[in-house]
Amino acid sequence: MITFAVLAHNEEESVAGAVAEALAAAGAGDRVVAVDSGSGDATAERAAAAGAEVISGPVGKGAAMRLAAKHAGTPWLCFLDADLVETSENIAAVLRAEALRADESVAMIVGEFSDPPPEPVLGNTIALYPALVRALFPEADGRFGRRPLSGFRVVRPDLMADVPDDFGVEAHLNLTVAVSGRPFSVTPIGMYRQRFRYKPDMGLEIGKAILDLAVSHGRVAPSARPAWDGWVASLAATMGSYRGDPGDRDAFRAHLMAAAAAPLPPTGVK
Ligand SMILES: O=c1ccn([C@@H]2O[C@H](COP(=O)(O)OP(=O)(O)O)[C@@H](O)[C@H]2O)c(=O)[nH]1
Ligand SMILES: O=C(O)[C@@H](COP(=O)(O)O)O[C@H]1O[C@H](CO)[C@@H](O)[C@H](O)[C@H]1O
Repeated sequence: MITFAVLAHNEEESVAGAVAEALAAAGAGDRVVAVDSGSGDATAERAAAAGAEVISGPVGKGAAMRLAAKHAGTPWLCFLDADLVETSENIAAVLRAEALRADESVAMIVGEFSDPPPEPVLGNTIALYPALVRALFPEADGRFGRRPLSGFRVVRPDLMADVPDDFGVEAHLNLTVAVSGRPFSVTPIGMYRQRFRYKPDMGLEIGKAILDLAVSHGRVAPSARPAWDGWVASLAATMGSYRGDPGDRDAFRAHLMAAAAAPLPPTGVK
């Protein structure tokens, strides 16, 4: 069956809603856990009151997800973000149905959500992640849908052993599965309105996860790594320094895409 894991860091306002969706989706033999990821608010209490089994975990999304995997004990593990403001469908139910239909060889199912208007400009999603993946992991390029970094995904728990502690976790999972050749799928999960909290380090963490794998897979030479780190840092800084009108989506998107088109360093690999 499936374990639903709601990942929550300081989500006291919305965690109960995410838990309720998971409980409504759960069937016989399923579990609903909430990982309280180092919250300083009433997240744990609200999750417990909503009916989840609460696991106390560290700050760091990847570390919280790894902890959930240790507790899962089911063939499938479904990660759910806790910052739900509004959804058009029960995301947990949609993902559970897809998991039950999946062949046992399938390693991961990524939930592809749409954003309500005005669609936000997701810098990591449209600029940083695709630029690095296109260059270093062509086997993964464009294969994880329009929201490749989606936190809504079902995985085989064995995939979680070596994920990074931070926001690099989804990029790591995508590339690891693509390189392994294990089957995966992408499924639409409807509209998801999230509560945005800009995190300046997210792009650095995503970039590090991708470059760590590129070096370990011999696609970037260790000697070339500092130049790639510099490329990531420059793009992340540009994304964070946008002083235009974020409400002017086209200008913001053009700004990001121009920055992401900066020449990439040599890989140092023949
Ligand atoms: O150290 C952390 C950071 C984030 N999260 C959770 O991971 C999900 C995605 O984080 P966030 O919403 O901040 O990222 P975004 O979706 O805005 O990119 C949310 O449910 C967070 O509460 C977590 O469990 N531990
Ligand atoms: O909503 C999204 O597409 C991004 C938001 O990041 P950006 O606004 O693209 O910088 O957040 C996703 O990426 C994170 C890192 O992989 C995940 O941890 C989030 O759960 C996911 O929402």
